[in-house]
Amino acid sequence: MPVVAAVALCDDLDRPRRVLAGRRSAPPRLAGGWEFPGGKVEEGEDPAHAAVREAQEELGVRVLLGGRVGGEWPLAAPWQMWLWWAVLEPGQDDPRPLEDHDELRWLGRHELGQVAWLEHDLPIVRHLATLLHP
Ligand SMILES: Nc1nc2c([nH]c(=O)n2[C@H]2C[C@H](O)[C@@H](COP(=O)(O)OP(=O)(O)OP(=O)(O)O)O2)c(=O)[nH]1
Repeated sequence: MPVVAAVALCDDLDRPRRVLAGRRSAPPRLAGGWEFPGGKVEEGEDPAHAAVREAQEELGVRVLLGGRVGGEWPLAAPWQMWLWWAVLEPGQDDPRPLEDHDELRWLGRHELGQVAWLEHDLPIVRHLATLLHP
């Protein structure tokens, strides 16, 4: 199964209160939809490595991964998404929308519903809402 690897970048792995969402700027059919920064795992690439690489490319930051958020989340067939909790490495500047996004937002549990998530992300977002601390 082809995998999209992405990060639920948060403020604190032990007690996450906010996660970072990005608004896609491309392609046109996805533009305007909010998602977790990430992208396709390349041939032979370790998915966790792909998540870190995509965060660097898209947000300009180095991240440290925590555990997985759930299991294999179905996207448009045949894709599935693997999502990792992540935090910024110490000393990193704020993430910037360098690639694929035109806006980034930190969202708390009560703010998750304020953005228009990509359709396949909705079950993930509902799950995350139960995991974020007030
Ligand atoms: N990164 C990411 N992709 C998602 C999410 N939800 C969702 O349906 N997708 C879909 C959108 C895209 O069709 C696909 C990921 O492709 P992508 O465009 O981000 O990955 P990429 O940069 O490696 O792809 P490409 O330009 O090389 O084709 O998964 C999500 O939360 N994060």
